[in-house]
Amino acid sequence: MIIGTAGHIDHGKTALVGALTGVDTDRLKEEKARGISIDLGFAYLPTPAGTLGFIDVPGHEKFIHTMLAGASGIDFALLIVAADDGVMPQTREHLALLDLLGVSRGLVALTKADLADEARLAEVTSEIAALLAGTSLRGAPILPVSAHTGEGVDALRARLVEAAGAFAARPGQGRFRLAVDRSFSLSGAGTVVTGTVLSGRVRVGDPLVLSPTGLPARLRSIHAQNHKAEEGRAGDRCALNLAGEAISPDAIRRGDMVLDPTLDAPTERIDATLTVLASEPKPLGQWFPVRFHHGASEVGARLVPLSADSLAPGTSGLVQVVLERPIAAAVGDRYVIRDTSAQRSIGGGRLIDLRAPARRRRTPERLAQLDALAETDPDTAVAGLLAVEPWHLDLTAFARDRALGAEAPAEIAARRGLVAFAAGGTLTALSPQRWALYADTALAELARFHEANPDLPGMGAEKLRLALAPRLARPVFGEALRRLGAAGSLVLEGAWVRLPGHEVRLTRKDELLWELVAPHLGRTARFRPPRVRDLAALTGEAEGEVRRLMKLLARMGKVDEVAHDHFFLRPSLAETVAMAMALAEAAPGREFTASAFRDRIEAGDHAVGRKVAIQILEFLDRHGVTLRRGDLRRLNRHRLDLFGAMDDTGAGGDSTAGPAPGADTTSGRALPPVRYPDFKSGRGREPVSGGFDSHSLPPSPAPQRPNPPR
Ligand SMILES: Nc1nc2c(ncn2[C@@H]2O[C@H](COP(=O)(O)OP(=O)(O)OP(=O)(O)O)[C@@H](O)[C@H]2O)c(=O)[nH]1
Repeated sequence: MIIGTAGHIDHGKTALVGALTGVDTDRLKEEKARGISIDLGFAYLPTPAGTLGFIDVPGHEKFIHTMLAGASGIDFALLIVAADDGVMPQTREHLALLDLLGVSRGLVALTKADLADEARLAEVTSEIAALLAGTSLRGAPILPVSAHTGEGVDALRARLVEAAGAFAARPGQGRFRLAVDRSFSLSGAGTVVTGTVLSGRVRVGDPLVLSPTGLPARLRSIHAQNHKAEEGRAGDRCALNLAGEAISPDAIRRGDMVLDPTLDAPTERIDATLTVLASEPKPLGQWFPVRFHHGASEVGARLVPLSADSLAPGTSGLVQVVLERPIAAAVGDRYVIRDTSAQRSIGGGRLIDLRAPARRRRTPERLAQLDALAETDPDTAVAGLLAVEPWHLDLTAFARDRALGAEAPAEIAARRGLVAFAAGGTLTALSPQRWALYADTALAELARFHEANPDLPGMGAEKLRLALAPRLARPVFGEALRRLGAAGSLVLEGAWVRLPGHEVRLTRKDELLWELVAPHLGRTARFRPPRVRDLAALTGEAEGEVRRLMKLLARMGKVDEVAHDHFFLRPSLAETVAMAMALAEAAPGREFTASAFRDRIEAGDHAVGRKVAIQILEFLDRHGVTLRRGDLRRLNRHRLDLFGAMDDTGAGGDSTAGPAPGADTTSGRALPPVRYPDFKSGRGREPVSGGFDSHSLPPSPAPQRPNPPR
């Protein structure tokens, strides 16, 4: 248990710690010369209930910041009031600060009891009891002691040991944090920092980070409660011997934190609860300047009252704290604010959101979030946050900002039965109700899209993401789609999404146009079909319309754009592949020339011509069906089923990316990037142009394999 003194200057704090422990905590020459404490003093007292650690703070009004640095790491307050003086200004101020810091365990030592008679002792005792009444230390015992005569010291020590026995150590779970109150160099050891372990535990050899500076460090050795130790845990006062390239006493200052490296996420904009002391002369308005004390650090800041335009003395509310420089903090940490000239304490409270927004910080939605964030129990806070906008939560960041254990995100999700997605290094959660609504909306959105665009194979995943609320981050949305895909609710094709029942069909108008065009592509013209311009002339339709229709049919897998504006019916193309296979089968090295290919086609009485024959071959080359070496080509046996069994999983691609470069966009909408397995690397690659549609292919026209697979 860490005990911190508090009280007015010269009331006998240092003398009492000396009487209790035998240690003179005024180490500095100046402290000795002036007879006052300037810096924090430390003493340890081994007892049957464990070692008691004492932090002796200065009482002088000029050193309140030092008092705060000491008091932020204590479990138990020893408020000291001299019986002769009674309650004095820093008695009140220190007590108010202990109250703001949430220190609720403690007792009062009525010191210099040798200088007061019974009546005086009784008078001061009732004065103190009245003062305690409105604070977190209400009802604390008040014990008369004298450091000079030793009166009451044993009784006081016994009360402290008793309190330590009843004290439940801070929970050891959570990630490691230590607030640095001193850093110095020790000959033979190097850099040593001391402070109270706020959460978690640390072992020799552990990697650590100094925050907010971000300096990495390794832990060489530990002293806990003044003894060499292998481990330091929450509630211990530790001296850590740190090693690291950039680590030196000068690189670390009072107020820095030593952290588990995963916790290093400094912040300079924090939303917090704030209680304004009744002693404050005026309400706190917008952008009110203050000194912000947190842990052992002190930094300039501005306040933005959130729950109202200003906060009156003696009231509580929510504020945004905008800091002059980033600090390392955790949700739930206490803080105190003082005026800019360090004359008076103004108030204090609890940090509730370390990632506070600069804009829209006072909207009703934000205030609802803040209500949930103000909950101290993590599970309750998560449940509250998921019930308000934006309806989803990054549990990983949530747990980090509360210094919860690394397993906390998954555990919270499991305990609350949340729907959670691991993506982009974080676990994002929604309530089951919200997820059900989200999924329903996504499917309804797809149905609407298919209805409006029957000729499109699916909706762009990104477009769907943007149409839905909450707007999930891309990687999270990708996972959400995969989950819906796995459940069979929808089908994912690369960056495209459709309902399982959806089949591309032409609009009525296009069907009529196709009825006019189709006859010109088949039968004897099938290996040398008219180009778009000729089709337009033949049918009397506008060239642009015909081109649009042909591109659309290409996406549906009914035709293939073998060369620019030159579309073949899919079965015709399949026939040419069959011919090529027959040629290869007959050829000695299974290789054939372009002219042999042309002759093979023309043998069927189709005047195709060398140019078109080569265009067909080049088209097949591009899709990896044929492999060219000089004048010769052979067939790629891995690609012969291209017409029937293409990779439609989008493997190797980011399913939420936009349409692939080179994808056809003539229709004004992006095209599905059909991915063909790359026969060299086995990874997907983009088609060179137009090409096949992956899900609306007719049954495979691919001919027999020329060779049995090896
Ligand atoms: N008579 C009497 N004098 C005491 C007692 N305790 C402390 N003093 C005297 O009071 C003076 C101040 O004592 P400190 O212990 O330095 O007071 P402090 O509260 O630590 O002072 P700061 O840390 O500077 O705020 C010293 O001269 C002590 O000798 C006591 O029990 N009886």
